[in-house]
Amino acid sequence: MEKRNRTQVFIVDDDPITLQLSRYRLEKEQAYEVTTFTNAEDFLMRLEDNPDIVVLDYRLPNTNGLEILRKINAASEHISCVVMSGQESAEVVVEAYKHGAKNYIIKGEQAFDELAACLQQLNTQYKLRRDLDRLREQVLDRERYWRIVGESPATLQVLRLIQKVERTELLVLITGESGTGKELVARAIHYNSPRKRKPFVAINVGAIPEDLIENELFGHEKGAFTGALSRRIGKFEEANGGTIFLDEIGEMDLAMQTKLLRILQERVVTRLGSNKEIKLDIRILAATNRNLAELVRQGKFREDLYYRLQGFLIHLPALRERDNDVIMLAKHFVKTACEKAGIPLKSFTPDVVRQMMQHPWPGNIRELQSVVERAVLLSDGPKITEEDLIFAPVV
Ligand SMILES: Nc1ncnc2c1ncn2[C@@H]1O[C@H](COP(=O)(O)OP(=O)(O)OP(=O)(O)O)[C@@H](O)[C@H]1O
Repeated sequence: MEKRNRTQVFIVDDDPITLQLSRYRLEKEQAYEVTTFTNAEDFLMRLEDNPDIVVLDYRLPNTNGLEILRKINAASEHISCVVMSGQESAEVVVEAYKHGAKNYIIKGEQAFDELAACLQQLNTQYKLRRDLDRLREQVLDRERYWRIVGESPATLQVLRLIQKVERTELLVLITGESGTGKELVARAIHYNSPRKRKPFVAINVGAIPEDLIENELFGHEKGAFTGALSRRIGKFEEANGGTIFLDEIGEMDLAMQTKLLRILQERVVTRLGSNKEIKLDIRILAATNRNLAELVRQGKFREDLYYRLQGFLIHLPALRERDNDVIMLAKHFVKTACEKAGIPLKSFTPDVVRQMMQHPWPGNIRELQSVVERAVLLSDGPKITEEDLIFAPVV
């Protein structure tokens, strides 16, 4: 059995024989990882290792069981304590239970078997709790991602990845063809993260001319260049405390990639015309529809930046790989288009549904959205028919 699967048990007793016998009895079960301590000081130093169970002698030099129970409770509510002692006064037993002891075992011939039975019971509870935690992690809280429409296995897998990474500070690289919802996913990560009340700043680095990009990202001081009439903060500073989303990162030129790498490593930014470094507390998300590995091979993308961006990958499947999501999304876009136009809800004829399922959707969800919006406008009656469905010629 692997160590991490075993229940961690700490035993504290000033009597080495009791420690040895307890350890011997418990290790027979192979379910426990046992650590022993002969004094309270050494034990308390290791309390932050978060054992699952502590077996405690009531009478210890310089302290007593109640004192230690208090300290354990203050450190964590998840540690179970079992008191094992020769002390038999009813008052002491009651006090121990009041301080959260799960059991009180009186030292004697039967004590080690009693201890084993008691721990077995606690261990079953732990296993159940661990299984429950694991299940909770796997269950998808679908409501939190209500903007992302779709129920196909491919979409649910993406949502599971978002759920795994949203609370971390990891750099996430979102890949996928154009129009697959990369920005939507970046927003879902930010708005479900602890940074949700801070800014989300999206910037399409591929759409900004090379000579303007530094100014756009880093900002400038007054007089930094001709025409810099006042100070302007850049996107990185604007996103400080929150999240920056660097879209089309594969389009960034090499000089800018070097600067970005420095920001990723040092978390500081300098405005143009200034030598003062500004500290950044920022989460970085990036996206691309290009094959970055191929760009590295062609010498167009820095290899070190490429590896830096591999922190956590989320690949968005093309719409044609999302089964029935096509129709779900189409209905969603019909509904929003009709609401926007203030007209009664329209629906598709069966032929339209068939055609939509057969179309390869090279422009993905963006293409579907515009085809549906146009069809809503073109259709005269309550039904959207084949004549209303106009696909853009495939490029
Ligand atoms: N699963 C989805 N549910 C609802 N709307 C979606 C979904 N995926 C994408 N969209 C919508 O489709 C459009 C395109 O999405 P988005 O801009 O996020 O794609 P992208 O992959 O970032 O595109 P590009 O590669 O061109 O930057 C947006 O209007 C977005 O709201």
